[in-house]
Amino acid sequence: MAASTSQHALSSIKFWSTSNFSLEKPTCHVHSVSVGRRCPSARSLGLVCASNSQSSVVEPVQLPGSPKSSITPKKSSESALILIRHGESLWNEKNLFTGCVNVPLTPKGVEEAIEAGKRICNIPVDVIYTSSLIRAQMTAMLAMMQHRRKKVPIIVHNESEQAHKWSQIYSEETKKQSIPVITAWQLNERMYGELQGLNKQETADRFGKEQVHEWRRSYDIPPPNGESLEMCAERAVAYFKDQIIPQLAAGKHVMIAAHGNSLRSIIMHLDKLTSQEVISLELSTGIPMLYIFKEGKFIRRGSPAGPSEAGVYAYTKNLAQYRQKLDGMIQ
Ligand SMILES: O=C(O)[C@@H](CO)OP(=O)(O)O
Repeated sequence: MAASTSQHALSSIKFWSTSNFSLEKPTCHVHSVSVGRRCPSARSLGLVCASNSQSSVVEPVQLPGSPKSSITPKKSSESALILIRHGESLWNEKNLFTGCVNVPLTPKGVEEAIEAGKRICNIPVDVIYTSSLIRAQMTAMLAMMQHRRKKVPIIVHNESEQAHKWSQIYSEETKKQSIPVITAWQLNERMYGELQGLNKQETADRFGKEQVHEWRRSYDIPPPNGESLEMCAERAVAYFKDQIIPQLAAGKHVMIAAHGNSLRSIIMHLDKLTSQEVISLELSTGIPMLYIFKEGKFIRRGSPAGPSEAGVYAYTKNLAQYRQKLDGMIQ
């Protein structure tokens, strides 16, 4: 599989605009993820109120990796990290193993993405990461169409020098009204090898339920000629650490639209799940999950259930202020 966006190319991308917020004390909120033995308590999923500085637009910064990177970790900043598994795809609907096959969303998947966007429409987003697969990209775009800030998500094309040059934006004001969307094959779904395109039920009938469950949910047993979750985690988590954490550390609010297994491996890393615990982690399509990144740690904040849900805006004072600002802009 070829990398659609090299890390070298990414290092030259410039970003614009951000906002910060903070958190203090927990209240309650429910998470959308189900994980077997290690289901977090309502307390640990608590939402928070806080006091801190206003959202602000900042000068463009460079992505990490660049020798002249201007990303400097902000000691006291808190950033939002939204994870969304793509909406239902045409092969989810047909119950086919999909992996890295590039199939689009169904109308239901489109609806799920729109619904996900409504849930996060008041949460700041400065940069979006998606896999190189259309179902994740559609989900990111459709979700952002619902955002009240109305910035334009723009896919960054750095696959060649010409693509980079031909997609330049020459207005600082237009850049400010844009959100870069970075596509990375490392966030792709786990490559399902020779199961890709097979019907899940028929495969279970043929090879046995246990065997298929082992291929689908064990940590380190790959399907025939495919990737195990461990192999998928190796590239997805490495990308997350190298490319995404520096953005969060710089105070950027990040959304990742990706896949069941690439997100399971990232959640495994964020929530420090063991390889035993991750096998019972299941993610629903089109459900956004929020984490707060603070002082180098990730705090799980569950899934915003709706845009006007009071608890969502109690995550942090700055988040509430961001929403107020949006209210003011929209009136
Ligand atoms: O087919 C796939 O690519 C994945 C996600 O839909 O399936 P599974 O549920 O087995 O991880």
